[in-house]
Amino acid sequence: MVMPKVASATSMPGLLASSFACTNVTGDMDDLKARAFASATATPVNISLPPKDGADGAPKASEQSSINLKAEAASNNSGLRPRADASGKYSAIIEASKEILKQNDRGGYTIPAKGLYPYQWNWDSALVALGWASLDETRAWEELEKLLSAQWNDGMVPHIVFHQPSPTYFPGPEIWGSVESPRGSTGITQPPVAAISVRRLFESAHDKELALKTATELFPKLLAWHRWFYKARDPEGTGLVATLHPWESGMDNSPAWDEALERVPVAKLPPYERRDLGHVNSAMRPRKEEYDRYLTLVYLFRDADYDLKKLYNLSTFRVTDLCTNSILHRANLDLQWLARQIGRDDADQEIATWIARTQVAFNSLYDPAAQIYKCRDQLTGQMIDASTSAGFLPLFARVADTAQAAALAATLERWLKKVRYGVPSCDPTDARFEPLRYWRGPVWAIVNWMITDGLRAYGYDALAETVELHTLELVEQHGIYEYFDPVTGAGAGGSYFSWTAAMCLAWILRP
Ligand SMILES: O=C(O)[C@@H](CO)O[C@H]1O[C@H](CO)[C@@H](O)[C@H](O)[C@@H]1O
Repeated sequence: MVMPKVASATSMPGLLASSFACTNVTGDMDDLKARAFASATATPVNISLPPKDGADGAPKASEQSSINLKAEAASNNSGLRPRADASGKYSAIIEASKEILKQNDRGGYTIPAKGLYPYQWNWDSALVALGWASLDETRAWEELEKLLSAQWNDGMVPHIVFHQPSPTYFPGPEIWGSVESPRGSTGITQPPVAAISVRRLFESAHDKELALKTATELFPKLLAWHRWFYKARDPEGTGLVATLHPWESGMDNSPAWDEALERVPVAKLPPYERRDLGHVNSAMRPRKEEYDRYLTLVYLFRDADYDLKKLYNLSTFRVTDLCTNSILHRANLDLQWLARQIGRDDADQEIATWIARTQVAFNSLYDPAAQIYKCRDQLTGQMIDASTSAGFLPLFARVADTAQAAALAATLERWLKKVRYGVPSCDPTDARFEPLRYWRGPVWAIVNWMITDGLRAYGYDALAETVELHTLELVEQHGIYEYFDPVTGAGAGGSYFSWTAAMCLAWILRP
């Protein structure tokens, strides 16, 4: 096996180098502390329901609508066919997942997790809608309507919508200083999952009238958002859009961003206090050096009034992200499908042009030697030397040809032999792999859901089944966490996590 080039402490100067380069192989102090923390906090074998009373901004038990979970698990009002639950094998997961969505419901939108993430996040909401579909179709549509109601005039749909104030998250509305959305929002976006969810809800809808009405209303907003991507992030018409902030990628501290982020010169920042570290062990979160740069970019964009042309030209971080581009391409396929269902033939041709261009452009991101797709740094023009779980997402996008798909399946099989649970977010043989640190190693249910969808589309059903069963086992054994250690299975990050719950429902109750 060819070892990828590693960002070692000696190849990166100064303090930053030592903080970006990790030493999971020997196990540094951070890593050991995090493992001890994870095993102390992991929920033991029986999956638990979230506590109903909550500090943390959670609604009081008395404010919750009365819930008869057993009855709901039995009468599935969306009509989705229970997949493997005839034996009741997954009834505890179903029950807990539904309860999590209800407890994280803030009225038309779902927060990802109490305390840690108290607002509406973009791709979280789009994926969570798929979970809501198994409880309440109307509520599933509302999730998407609420997200798209925050759309900016230029078409962008922001990465966070600040519906109500919260002291538990930083940086909040006062730092972003954007007034475009009625309730305030960030000034960047996230991977555009929404059109994919609209198609799925539309296809599985029982209430066809509601589905047609809502999809027809949402369609122009989705089209405007996709147009924004090409105007704002691909002004040269390459077929691949740029990502200007690691938060836009959704895979915030991916090793793929290390070198590009290291080149962002840190501004003189006002003093700040990270609230995430009050909720989660610091060894499971991005490092300070990364946060300083995240904030530097936020202030840079704010000072440019979030003007889309200025941002593209002045951002000191600009990459071609596989996750965003795979999701955008898949979303275009689904948007085109929707255009045909609702009689928007006028949009069909425009979307077809995007699809054709991207289909070809994706080949420039395939690394035949590594047998995986890679991101590109747009400021250096170089392919980024990091194999991450995003490298499998071209399967979800359907842009891989059959030989590329076979190579990806083989790569995935090699990765699975190195860890107990797949899919790790970074190649487990890479020295940058850290099994508990957020997007640098842990398993994420949402990524697994997209990878399994892609594997099945290319006929790798058995491999898809393995990844799906790994995820359900993780949840069953450890709880519905934000992410999981691929080596030990320990749950990490936030607990009672909405999109993990939603993916379980989407898998177990899939139509
Ligand atoms: O760490 C954070 O504060 C936020 C910033 O957007 O990102 C994480 O959390 C968000 C909420 O779950 C996700 O959408 C992102 O992909 C990421 O996992």
